[in-house]
Amino acid sequence: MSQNDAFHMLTAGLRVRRPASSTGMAAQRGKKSSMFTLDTTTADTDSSQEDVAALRKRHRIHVRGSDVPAPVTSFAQLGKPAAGPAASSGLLQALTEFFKEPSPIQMQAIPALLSNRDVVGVAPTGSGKTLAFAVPMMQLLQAPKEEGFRCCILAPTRELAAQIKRELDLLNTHLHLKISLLTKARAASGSLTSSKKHGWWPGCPKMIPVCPKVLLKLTWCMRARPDILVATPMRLVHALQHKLVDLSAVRWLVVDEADRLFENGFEQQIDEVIAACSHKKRRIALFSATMPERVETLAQTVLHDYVRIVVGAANAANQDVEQELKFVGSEEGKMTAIRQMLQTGLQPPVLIFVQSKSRAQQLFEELVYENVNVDVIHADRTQQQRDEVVKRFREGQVWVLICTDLMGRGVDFKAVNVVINYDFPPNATEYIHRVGRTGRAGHRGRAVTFFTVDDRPMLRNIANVVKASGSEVPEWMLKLKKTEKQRSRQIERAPVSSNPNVQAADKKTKAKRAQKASDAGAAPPKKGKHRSTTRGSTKGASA
Ligand SMILES: Nc1ncnc2c1ncn2[C@@H]1O[C@H](COP(=O)(O)OP(=O)(O)OP(=O)(O)O)[C@@H](O)[C@H]1O
Repeated sequence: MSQNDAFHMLTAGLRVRRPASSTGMAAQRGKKSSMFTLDTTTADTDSSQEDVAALRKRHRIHVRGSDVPAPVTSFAQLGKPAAGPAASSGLLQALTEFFKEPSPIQMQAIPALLSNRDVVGVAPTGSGKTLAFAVPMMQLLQAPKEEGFRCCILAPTRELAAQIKRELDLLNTHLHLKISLLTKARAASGSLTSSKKHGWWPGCPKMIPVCPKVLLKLTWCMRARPDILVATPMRLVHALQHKLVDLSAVRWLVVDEADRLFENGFEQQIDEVIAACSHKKRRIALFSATMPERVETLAQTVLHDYVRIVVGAANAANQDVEQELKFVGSEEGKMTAIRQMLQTGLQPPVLIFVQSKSRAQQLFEELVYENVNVDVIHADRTQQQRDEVVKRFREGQVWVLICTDLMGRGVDFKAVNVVINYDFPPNATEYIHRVGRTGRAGHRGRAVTFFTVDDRPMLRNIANVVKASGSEVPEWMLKLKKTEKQRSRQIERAPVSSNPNVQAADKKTKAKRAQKASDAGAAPPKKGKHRSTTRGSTKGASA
């Protein structure tokens, strides 16, 4: 199956095809149309409600809300702003260069956002939600303006924020909007007040020293007036509290992984950001692959007359991921199972999820000892280390990446072949996001989830998700007793008890080796023991 065909399946029936030469582009230049409207000269204007309904049905698009605009079936249908064709044609040029045709979430979310509506968009992992908000945002912004941030995009982790910025940069090739990524170095209150530290300000043309005089300098830099801000809530709130950022011009606030950001300790920060986006024409868009009812109910308090879009089944795992639940007996059994998988050949890149930072570090030490080409990422690693690890994994220099749920959401490593849940996911939502790191944009993927007797209370939940997405699970798992909500919450928070099979005597040696490997960019000594994931033994490892 070609990649395009697979993406077609993933995106619920959309046929991806190359645009017919330059037809759209050339034809659109010079045409006039009203500002921020869709050019619906094809199916949409003429089509009846039934045609629109049939189109949505074909692509498994479910909508709720008043006056929901019809889906677009091609990027060429994007409108041309009255102010001039430059922005629109520039965006189209970038789109058709890189993406060809919209996925179902893009088909429906783009016109909804372009008609200035609040939107809740729920679609499977890897189905192109970033573009679903990035395209209309850039279309609406048209060209750089000296007004300050007009669009603000929030993401839960720095890695995801950086990835969104990269995707925006791709679309921005011909638009020249000013896009800023707010990072720790730029916004942490500590670095802003300490004379010892240095930092960057987004949009600032040169490095500026961050010292007590920084406010003045930042004010000067703010004159660069970027159009789009991409940030994590924590950094942004710091910057807001230090009055380094002004969000009063923000018309569009996008919250990616919205369900994550509307709970788990982020609520207050989100509230502060929303309050700071005080423009009376402010619109809000929330996107995620999962949207539990309680979160949507909470989110409704900040939404106005919103359009709700769900592609496929809500809160479901990606059907392009072949999923397996593997009984490993006990904690010790996990290490044995990993060894077996390594010996029988695991095609890299592989992502391994564990429950905590300490577990990640311990497993890293174990696998370095096993001579696996492995690295680890978690919140205790420095920003620089995290960037470096992500870069090396993307480039295929690291074949196995151990991570915590830090990497569970949104991060797009295109060719991840296998996701291993070494530790059982805390709940079905995190399971869906974790396994969604594979099987993206038309690629097939595989996910193996280890479970022990201790994981039994949560097994039924996850087994249901696996079954609903088309993979097989034994009947007995589905018949397990339902775990009470309160008990589930307790289990979610409980740490996994023992270390990943680290023998006390070996501990020191393993830690030493791991440190060495880490210092050397995670390159363990060559032993060539395993077929696929050990350094020097797999040909043509891709990433
Ligand atoms: N229309 C398209 N055609 C082909 N590829 C696309 C299209 N839209 C997006 N992609 C690619 O699909 C991949 C997944 O997109 P994206 O990261 O936006 O997924 P997502 O739905 O946000 O996933 P998650 O829920 O995991 O965050 C990216 O590599 C992106 O470049």
